[in-house]
Amino acid sequence: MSRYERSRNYALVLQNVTKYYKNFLAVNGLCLGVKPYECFGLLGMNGAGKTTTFKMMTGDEQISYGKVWVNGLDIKREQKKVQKLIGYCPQFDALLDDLTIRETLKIFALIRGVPYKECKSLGEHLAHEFDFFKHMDKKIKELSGGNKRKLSTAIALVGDPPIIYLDEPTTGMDPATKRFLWTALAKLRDSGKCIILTSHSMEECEALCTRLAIMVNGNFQCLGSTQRLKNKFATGYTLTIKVKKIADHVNVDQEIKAIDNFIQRKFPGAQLKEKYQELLSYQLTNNSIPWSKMFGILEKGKKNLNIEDYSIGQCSLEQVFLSFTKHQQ
Ligand SMILES: Nc1ncnc2c1ncn2[C@@H]1O[C@H](COP(=O)(O)OP(=O)(O)OP(=O)(O)O)[C@@H](O)[C@H]1O
Repeated sequence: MSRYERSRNYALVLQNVTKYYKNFLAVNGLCLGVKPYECFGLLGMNGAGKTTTFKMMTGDEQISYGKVWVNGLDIKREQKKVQKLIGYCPQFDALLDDLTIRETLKIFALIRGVPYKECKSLGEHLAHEFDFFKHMDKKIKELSGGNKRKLSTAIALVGDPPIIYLDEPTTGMDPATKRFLWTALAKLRDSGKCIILTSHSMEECEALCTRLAIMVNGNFQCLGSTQRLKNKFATGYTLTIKVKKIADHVNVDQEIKAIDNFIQRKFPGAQLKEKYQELLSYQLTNNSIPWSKMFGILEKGKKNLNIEDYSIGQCSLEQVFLSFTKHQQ
């Protein structure tokens, strides 16, 4: 691919990016292209190599082999120019405890070359966008963990960079704040920014990512849209059965056994994944049975057995993730 094409089509290109810490291979030959209007998710268990990959994409960590281009610029050769194009929210908040939010935003704005007279309005704009305006004059040490993450995410946007790296931005946020941040990030993505995100939340990746990759031991195990990964790797369906409350004198285990026998007979290959109190969760591996037939079978089961209720759904991204990451060392 020519430099012209790289810069024209892709905001970020990784070519065979590899990292050794002494003899330890932390990241192994990653290849990736991400365009504007995309939010790309990097998923993986602890130690998979996500932060190391981020650090190589910012130029903070030397790349052992391979290349990274940002808007067509080689990160090794033109690091200063590249860093101007990137906004970075690190995994751990890099904030100074005794400064207020207002002062923090102003300092970052000045560092990023925002004209002095525009710093105040930019800070206030970001504080409104990320919903921490009422804390503007509080010191960092007085903020909750969630508000610090919101501030760190806002700092990544100072100077309007076209490429934004977010390393676990919603860690420590309550569900409502998380959703607020997702809405703000989706708006950014749709305004043309290229966002690269790491997260341990499948829900977050489903909400935000146009594509994602699952990383195991420094390698990409799979890459694609959430729907594509689910279609390709999440075989079959999940079936959850709620067993009816049974009178004390009846043997519950026998009733559950009868339900299990019925499921095994009707859905050969069904795997009982979880048994928790009155809930049974199965993975149905045969995805050639039509939905109508599955519902027909289960309605019959409901009439004849102690089934209170049931639900069938497509396998989740979490199951895809777990199936890949079980080999992480
Ligand atoms: N400076 C370093 N020196 C030696 N080994 C390192 C260094 N930094 C990271 N590693 C190792 O490289 C591997 C990848 O670490 P990395 O922090 O990139 O993982 P991660 O996917 O970001 O994990 P987490 O989800 O916990 O943040 C780990 O085995 C880690 O111990």
